[in-house]
Formats: sequence, structure tokens, C-alpha cells
Amino acid sequence: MNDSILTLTGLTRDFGAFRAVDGVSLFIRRGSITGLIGPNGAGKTTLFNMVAGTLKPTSGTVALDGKDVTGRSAEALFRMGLARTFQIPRPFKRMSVIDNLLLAPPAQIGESVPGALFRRGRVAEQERALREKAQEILEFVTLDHLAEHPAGKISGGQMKLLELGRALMGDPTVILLDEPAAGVNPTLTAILIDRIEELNRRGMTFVIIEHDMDFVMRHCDPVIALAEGKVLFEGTAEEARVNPELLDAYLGAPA
Ligand SMILES: Nc1ncnc2c1ncn2[C@@H]1O[C@H](COP(=O)(O)OP(=O)(O)OP(=O)(O)O)[C@@H](O)[C@H]1O
Repeated sequence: MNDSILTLTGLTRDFGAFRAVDGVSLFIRRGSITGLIGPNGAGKTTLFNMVAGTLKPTSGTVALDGKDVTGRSAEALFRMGLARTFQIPRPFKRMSVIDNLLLAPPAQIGESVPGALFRRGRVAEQERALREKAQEILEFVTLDHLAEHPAGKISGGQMKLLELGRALMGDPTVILLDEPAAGVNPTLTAILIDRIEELNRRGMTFVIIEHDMDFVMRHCDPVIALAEGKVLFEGTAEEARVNPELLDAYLGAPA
């Protein structure tokens, strides 16, 4: 389907005898901010991990922009324009904020030995360009004043902005965000949302796992709900809010 940037077909993941994700088939609409909700343990993060290449599916397929990318590594997918952030950010804590961004892009010219020997000029030029790009991204995510700070010393909310910045280094067409607003103060959440919406206006697609229904109601359309590894619901946030099956799933979920 042409307006589907991500197409999941029968995506399934077992952990031993336990089926965490069970035959999920979905279209993610190009240009959308899609919300992925569901009670604890529903399989949301496992689904993200399979789509973003950190976990291999037991069965089923993932297509990115019509191309089958099932089982590709996270790095390969990053290069193809699919980036993700983690529920708990994982920066290199002793490195500066800007160096964390500079680590993000894959395969620079200088990495192979002949490349380094014969193309030193180009490498320097490329490094300059990357640094400039990282600087621009830091300005965009409002962290430019912290560029030289150790990444381990910035706040939790700033780390979420840094994660978004790292994702942007890959010029993604799709970004998967795992609970971007969790534990982030309202000021930084507002900045994060503003940046997400600006990127979305420029055409970037987002899939966002979020427990905060207020966030989902305001910013996500459509909303997809998982429960016990299966798609339980697809519709608008308002429809999700009043859906009795979904309410049951939340009430029946482990705390
Ligand atoms: N590596 C693993 N080994 C075994 N079981 C796992 C593993 N990863 C996840 N699970 C199980 O799979 C189920 C789905 O977990 P997952 O983290 O995907 O849920 P979730 O919807 O993201 O939950 P939450 O909202 O709490 O983050 C859970 O029961 C979890 O315990």
C-alpha cells in the first residue's frame, strides 16, 4: 500500500513457550503520528524491537516503504531511514552531548584503512560537515548550550531530547519513540512535542509508545492498541478512550 510507510504482516515473537507478540498485522500511515498503547506487558516494546532490528521475529515480516527488511540489523535500518529511541535513554555518559550525536551516523569514509590513507582531505571535510549537522540538530532539540557537557550529567528529559537528536542524525523518514514523555517535566515535554510536531510537518512519520492518555489524545492519530500480544483496537484517540474492550484489557492487566 502506497501510503503505508511500515507494513507489519503476522509479526510474532516467542520467548520460550510465551508468545509476547502474536500475529500482528498493521499499516503505519506515512506522515502520521501513530500512538501505540496497551497495558503493561502487552508487547509494545517487543514489537518496536522487532521493527527496529534489535530483536528477530519468530515469524512474520516487516516492510519499510514497500521493501522487506525483516531481520535486518538496527544499523542497517538506521541507514535506511528508520530510527528508534529507548524507554530508558542509553547515552555514552562520559562523552559530551555533541560527541554522542557524532557517534550516531554509520560508516564514515575514514573507517577503512585505504579510505583513511587516500582520502584524508575528504574525511576531514566530512567530519566538519557532520559536526555542523550535529550542531544544527542540537539547536533544533534545544540542547546546543549543553554541547560540551558530559551526557551523563544532563537531566532525564534532556536525555530524551538527546535521543531524538541522535535519531535525527540518520535523516530518518520514520522514528519510533518509546515513552518519550515518561518521567519528563512538563516544560521539556512541551519542547519535545513541539519538535515532534515540527518534524511531522516536514513529513516525518512517528510511532509513539505512550502510557499518558492525555499525550495520546492530543497528539496521536491514529491510535493502535495491543493487548496480550495482539492488535485489539485501531482508531482515533477519542474512540480508544471510550472503547470498552480496551478498558477491560487495562483493568485485567498486571499492575
Ligand atoms: N527478553 C525477554 N525474555 C522473556 N520474556 C520477555 C522478554 N522481553 C519481554 N518479555 C515478556 O514479553 C511480554 C511483553 O513485554 P513488552 O516489554 O513488549 O511489553 P510492553 O507492552 O512494552 O510493556 P510496558 O508497557 O510495561 O513497557 C511481557 O510479558 C514480558 O515479560
